[in-house]
Amino acid sequence: MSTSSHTQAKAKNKNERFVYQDDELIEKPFNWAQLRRLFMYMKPYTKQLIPVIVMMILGTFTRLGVPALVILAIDEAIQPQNGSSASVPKLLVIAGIMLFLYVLQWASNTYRIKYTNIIGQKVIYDLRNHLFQHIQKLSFRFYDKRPAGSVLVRVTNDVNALQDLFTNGVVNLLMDCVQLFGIVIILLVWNFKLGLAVMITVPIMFLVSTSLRKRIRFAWQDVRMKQSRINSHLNESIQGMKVTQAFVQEKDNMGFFNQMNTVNVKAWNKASALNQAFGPVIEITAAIGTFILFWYGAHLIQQDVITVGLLVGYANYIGNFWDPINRLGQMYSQLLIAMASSERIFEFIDEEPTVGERQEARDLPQIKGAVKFDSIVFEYETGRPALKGITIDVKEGQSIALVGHTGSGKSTIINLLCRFYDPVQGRVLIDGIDIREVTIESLRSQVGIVLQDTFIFAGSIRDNIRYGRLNATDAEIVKAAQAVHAHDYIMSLPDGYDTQVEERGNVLSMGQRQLLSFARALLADPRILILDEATASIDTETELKIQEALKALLKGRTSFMIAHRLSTIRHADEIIVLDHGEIVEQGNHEQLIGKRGVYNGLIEAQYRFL
Ligand SMILES: Nc1ncnc2c1ncn2[C@@H]1O[C@H](COP(=O)(O)OP(=O)(O)OP(=O)(O)O)[C@@H](O)[C@H]1O
Repeated sequence: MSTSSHTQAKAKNKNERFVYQDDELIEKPFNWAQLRRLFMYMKPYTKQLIPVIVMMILGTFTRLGVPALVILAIDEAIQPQNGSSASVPKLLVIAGIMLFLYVLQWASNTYRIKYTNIIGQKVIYDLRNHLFQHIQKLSFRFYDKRPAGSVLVRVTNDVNALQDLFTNGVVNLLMDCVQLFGIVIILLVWNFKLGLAVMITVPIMFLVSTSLRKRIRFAWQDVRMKQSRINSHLNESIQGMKVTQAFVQEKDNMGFFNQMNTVNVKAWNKASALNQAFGPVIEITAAIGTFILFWYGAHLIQQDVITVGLLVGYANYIGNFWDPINRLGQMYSQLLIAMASSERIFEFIDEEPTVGERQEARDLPQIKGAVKFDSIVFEYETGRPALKGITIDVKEGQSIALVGHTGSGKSTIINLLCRFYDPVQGRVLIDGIDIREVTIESLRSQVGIVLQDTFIFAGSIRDNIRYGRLNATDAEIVKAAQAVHAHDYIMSLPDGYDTQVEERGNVLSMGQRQLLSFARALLADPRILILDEATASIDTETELKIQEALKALLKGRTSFMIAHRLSTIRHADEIIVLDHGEIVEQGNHEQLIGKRGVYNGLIEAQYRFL
């Protein structure tokens, strides 16, 4: 399986369904600059890191000291080199020191592990917060290009992938390096030839383990990729479950899922088999090393070059050798994965919002409600204009209806008014002020919007209405709900205003969700109100009921209404008819009917349809 980034996973099936982008990319060459940038997140914790590093050094030295004491015990206490008999008091002293070293080692390790975990978690917390804070500022253009899932993966999986690195990876890496370095020095200094002989297997083992690790790494990446495809498919299937069931596609869907699942199991088995091969490789090399040590060591003892104690000490050191080597290999794999994740995180962090705020931006004063679209040209994609020179002059308190065929540019006009995008040419003015000159917060907080797809957050109905104005009292919430005729149905729910609703508001009907968003907008009490397709999914009876509420809602405000049901906009002060990004007609209902043009055509088409 190729690990090249963002490869398209080609589903080999007749109609190329379920082709998912492999976002799970996986490792990148080592990059110092990026690693440095990543470690900058540790900078605020430098002070806390110092004792951790001291503990790490202490732990390593106490570990290295134990085999030296073993040598001493054998050569000085059990079988003294000067020919005297074994000395129990000496042995007890050495054993006492050894015990002390073990206690020290235990204490320093406990401290180190505890605090590296704490620091690591803090770093991850900061990184995740930074990333989330940043992506909240990014403009619609950014989200247009990316499915929500891929943004989610970066905030969760990619940040999690760095967790190991920060919690113990870095400190372990340092510790292993110091330990290895210490052992090599000791082995070579005490007896150069024996030291060299026992380490002869190290490069061989390093080579074998590196190549095996690489294969294991790739195999696990393959598993992750397969699992990510299953996740994408699951996500799509669950979201589209109603369509699947309505079109009786369950069998077909199961076939695809089964195929993906089988491939995943195979990949897992392969990775797991490779993993299991790793242990024996280490054990065999360790055994060969030990064999060389005893074979050559015995030879040196016979020649009186080394003592028995030294041989045992060497055996001890060599036993401590394989673990760090093994861990360094693992650490390297971890680093490569971290490189890929951090690259993806930094790609988002480096993304600048396309709708920026000028440095000298001031707060928009209390809006009166006059709006002017001044010769607006806008395109989502270069060369494909969505608006081609739109000029609309709206007076304070006027109600404007935007109509036109699908894709004619109605929502785009609204998007520009809220500054979700900036026009390519022209200006949007509120009370004569170019909205690019004011802070985004002061603009959006004064423009209320009821979107086509009402978003319901997980929480109570009351909280969902309160989203319009966080400091609203319970009484104000009820009043707003009553005004838009949402109160009665809310009271009929099991827990009234405290009824818990889930993300996307599944327990509520479309109409109920819209009424809720009306209440939310009313509570916010904005001077400019936008209703995007607000009544599209409300049945005729409910529609009549809320016509009155709408009147109350719109009273005294400048409003922009996009409605496919033309009956709802009949009373608008001005109806603007769009076609392919241009205004083709403008006037009130009677005037436009009189023209017998596009608007009249739309009305006739709707009645014919009904
Ligand atoms: N995020 C986007 N990226 C690229 N093109 C877009 C995007 N949103 C809209 N468009 C294109 O811009 C044009 C105007 O779209 P817009 O959503 O304003 O139309 P609309 O009149 O509101 O349509 P509808 O009534 O279906 O909601 C369309 O051609 C559409 O394909």
